[in-house]
Amino acid sequence: MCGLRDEASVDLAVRLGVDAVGFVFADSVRRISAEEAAPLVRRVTGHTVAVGVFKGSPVPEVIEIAAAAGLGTVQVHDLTSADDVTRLREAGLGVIRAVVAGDTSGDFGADRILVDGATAGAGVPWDWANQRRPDGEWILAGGLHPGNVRAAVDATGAWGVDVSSGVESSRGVKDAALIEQFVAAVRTGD
Ligand SMILES: O=C(O)c1ccccc1N[C@@H]1O[C@H](COP(=O)(O)O)[C@@H](O)[C@H]1O
Repeated sequence: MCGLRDEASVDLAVRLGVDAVGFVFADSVRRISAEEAAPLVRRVTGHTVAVGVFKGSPVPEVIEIAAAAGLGTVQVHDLTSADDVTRLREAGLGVIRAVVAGDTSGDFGADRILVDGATAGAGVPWDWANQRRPDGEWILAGGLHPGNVRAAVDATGAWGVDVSSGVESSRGVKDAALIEQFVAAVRTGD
């Protein structure tokens, strides 16, 4: 569940037991500062993991922001080498490598790979059924919403899913009912 910026949405996601909540530090309507994120990150408890989402930040900046916000895991959309992943790991961070659908360069040694559409956070689906997909446990993202997520998982066999736009009432504004519907849809058939 990505792009959270308010206490109520964080608390709801944690209560629902989602695996991860994402805080966006990339150029986005959902962007927050490390100072704004830190108190939200402290509300993330139990099984749920807080993830910092980055695009356009050099590795040292990712490490600095993650430390300032109190994050132990980062999702990075523009890692260019396995060396980048090594540097993040050496800083003690879990790493999710986000790639655009069709990219076959692999995970670079990251903990997980996330496959997204061409424009991250735009709410636009990619051709899940026909594009080449990674082997192993991977995360599907891009244009998911309560009405399509179950079919997308069934069509792709994705291990996990990530959503931002599809649980918003307007751009950047999370909607509690949509969050609940999304989680329920994912769990249908589990
Ligand atoms: O959510 C954003 O604004 C964002 C900005 C920059 C990089 C990643 C971002 N979010 C990630 O984008 C995908 C898909 O989002 P959507 O559901 O299609 O809106 C997801 O992995 C988010 O974590």
